[in-house]
Amino acid sequence: MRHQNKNYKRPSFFSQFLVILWFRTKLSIRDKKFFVLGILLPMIAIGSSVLLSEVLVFPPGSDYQRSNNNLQDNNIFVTPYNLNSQQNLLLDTMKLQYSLNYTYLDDDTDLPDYIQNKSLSSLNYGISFIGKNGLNIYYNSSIETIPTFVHSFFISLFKINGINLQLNETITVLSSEVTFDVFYLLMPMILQYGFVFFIPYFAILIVTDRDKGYKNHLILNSLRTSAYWLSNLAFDYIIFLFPTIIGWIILYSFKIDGIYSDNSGKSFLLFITFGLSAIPFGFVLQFIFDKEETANKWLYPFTSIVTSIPSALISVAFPTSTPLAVELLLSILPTFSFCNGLKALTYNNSSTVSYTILIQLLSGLIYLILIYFIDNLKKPKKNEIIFDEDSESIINNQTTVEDNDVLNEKEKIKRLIRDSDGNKSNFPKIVVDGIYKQFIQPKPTLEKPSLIEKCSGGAKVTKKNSIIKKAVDGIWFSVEKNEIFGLLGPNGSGKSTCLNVLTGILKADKGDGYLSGKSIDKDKDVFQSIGSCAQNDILFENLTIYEHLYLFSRLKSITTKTELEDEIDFYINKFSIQSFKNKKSSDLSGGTKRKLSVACCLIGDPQVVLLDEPSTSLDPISRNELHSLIDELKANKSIIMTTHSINEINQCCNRVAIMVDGKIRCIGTPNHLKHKYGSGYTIDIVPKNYLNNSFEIHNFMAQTFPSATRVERLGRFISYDLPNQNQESLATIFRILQSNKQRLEILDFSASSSSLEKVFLKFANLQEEINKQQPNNNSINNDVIN
Ligand SMILES: Nc1ncnc2c1ncn2[C@@H]1O[C@H](COP(=O)(O)OP(=O)(O)OP(=O)(O)O)[C@@H](O)[C@H]1O
Repeated sequence: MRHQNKNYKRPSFFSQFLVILWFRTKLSIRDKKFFVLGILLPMIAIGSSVLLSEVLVFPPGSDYQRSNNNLQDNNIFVTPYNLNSQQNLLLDTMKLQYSLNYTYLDDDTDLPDYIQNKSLSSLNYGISFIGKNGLNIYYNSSIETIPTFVHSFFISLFKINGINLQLNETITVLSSEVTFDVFYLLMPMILQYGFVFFIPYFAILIVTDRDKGYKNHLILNSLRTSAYWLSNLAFDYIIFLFPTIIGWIILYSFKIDGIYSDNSGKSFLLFITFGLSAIPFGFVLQFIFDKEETANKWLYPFTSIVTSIPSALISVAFPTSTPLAVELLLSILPTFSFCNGLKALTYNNSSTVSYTILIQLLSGLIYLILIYFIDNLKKPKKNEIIFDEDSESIINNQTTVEDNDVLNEKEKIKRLIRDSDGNKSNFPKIVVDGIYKQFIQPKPTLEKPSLIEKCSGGAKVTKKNSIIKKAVDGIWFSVEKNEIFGLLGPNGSGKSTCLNVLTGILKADKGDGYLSGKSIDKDKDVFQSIGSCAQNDILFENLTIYEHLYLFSRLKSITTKTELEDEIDFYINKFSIQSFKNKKSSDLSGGTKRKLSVACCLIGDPQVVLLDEPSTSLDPISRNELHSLIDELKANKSIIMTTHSINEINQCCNRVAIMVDGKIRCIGTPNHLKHKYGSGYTIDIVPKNYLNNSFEIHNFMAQTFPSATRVERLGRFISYDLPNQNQESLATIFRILQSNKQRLEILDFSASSSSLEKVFLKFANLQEEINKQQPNNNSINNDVIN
């Protein structure tokens, strides 16, 4: 049983925040990619670090005295033997660029001995100048690739500085007595790579929300924008914390240098603050993309390159300390600062770790502010509307005189706005005040697209090759409480555009709409008690029917647990979808998806309901279920329903407007329209013998009703349209036909007023006429360019 007369209220920010956390968790735990990128990869990185620490760090010898060593980690050892000006220049340059310290040795031969015997804990390399231009390089390494790499580095360094030195020899000094630094170079990079891919993963979720219309749909169904962003950020951060904290504990337990040290507190902070800058960073990056597909293709490599390559290069260029300016510039990249912090940890550089943590927090804050501004910039835009009759725009050159009812409705709305004096509390629930919306469409052309155009996805739309499509061309109407307003019109007449403006998906170029007295254009919390069902089902593939209804009910209304369960059951029973209750929406048929979309829209008892072709893909029984449900729920609601079905209008709507070419051509109750525009009757006559009697019947009809025209219809009966110019009543027509029934050998006959269908067809023909006058317009009607 559904609870009646509930006093629904929009849930608090916190309550909506929690619902979105619940919703994201549901979606993520069903997503394999999430496990790989969000959990597996970080764990692999942590595991590899532990493993490498065992393999790569050689235990210090007995005389290892790092702390007593008066030589700094970034020392370079130079034999002053025969130093010439070029060699001095090289040393000075390296000193300046790479902040290297030098220890001058007395003799060339001292260097290997120095390395071997002095047991320097973190000796990197030494150079000795021999002869005039010769040079030997010494490495304290046991891995071949590293000396080769440093070797190339030196050569490029000489070249950059224009120094012509001859590299004589590369000598690798193997020492089991010193700690080997490769691990400290690799560990930050490995960890960084392990944690970098959750950034694009979370960011792409936001692009998907935008691309598939999820975000808009949730906001339209009462979700606050702030709750959307904050809950997403919080969810991503909580998810990030799991592998991060577990990872840190593992590193700490294995006593990994840097993590297990005097700075372990700071190392923990470094890990957990990384997410605070990386997640908002990803959220900023995602604004570059509008399509999920493109984001999926580019965001992973892009994030990886943008964040990791600088760190890798810097690690090689400045193995122990990076110049401040470079560091500050690149620290805006979260993975760079994270990597930098890790490096500082391994070198026991406490102050750098502290300042990296601070940078992570600050950059996170900067990214949050950027998200706020970019999100506002990304909102749909107003275009300058074009009224210029001589322009390239498609002009509706039908000189139609506006219908009286349409004019009256327009005047009513104008008066309402004028008299409201800013107070809109007594407005009808839905008011449409002169909305215009135009689109720029490419002009149809027979020319084949050039290769460049093919590659770039089409010709650039310029003033010359474009036309203006007036999708909605100034409409006024209102919908009262308890009213179902049908918006009828042929394809492309502007119904969906009108609803898209009312739901904030599009911004009106001119005019405004009011929902429960709040302006769509100006009021931020306009979508407070709205239920919206778009033309295409907006459903989350990995959520079940039950979860969808739970989500939308919790977003729109405050209910107790029992009320919530009752309400979900109510919709599930009404639409006879009990057996699919726990099925994911991706596994549902088209009709069931549609039912779910409508149920999500109606649940939570919204005051304003916008239904865009709700009965599409429903079978006749389901349609009837839908119509009776709408009828049952309409109390206290104002509903707009767009449809192509005349039946639907007849069964559900109190009032109807027919749109043609962006304008409302007639408005009123279905009966009023039938009466006003359905000028005449339809007469169907079934002769006893079609071949023998039809000639005589036709003669009779031509004499009795000269204005009647015969219409071709399928079946063995003769049909006539009879315009109502002579004001004959239906009763008169019946009487005449009845009195001649026997003589004309008529088996049966019927006469009825023209239906709403005829009224609709009349207007649909008008749209066709207009389309014919707009060359090739039909073919581009649905080619959306933005
Ligand atoms: N984003 C867009 N860009 C360009 N043209 C558009 C865009 N959206 C709609 N149009 C054009 O505006 C006109 C009205 O479209 P709209 O979808 O509102 O019509 P409709 O009455 O809802 O049609 P249907 O019954 O087929 O859904 C059409 O000519 C359509 O091609």
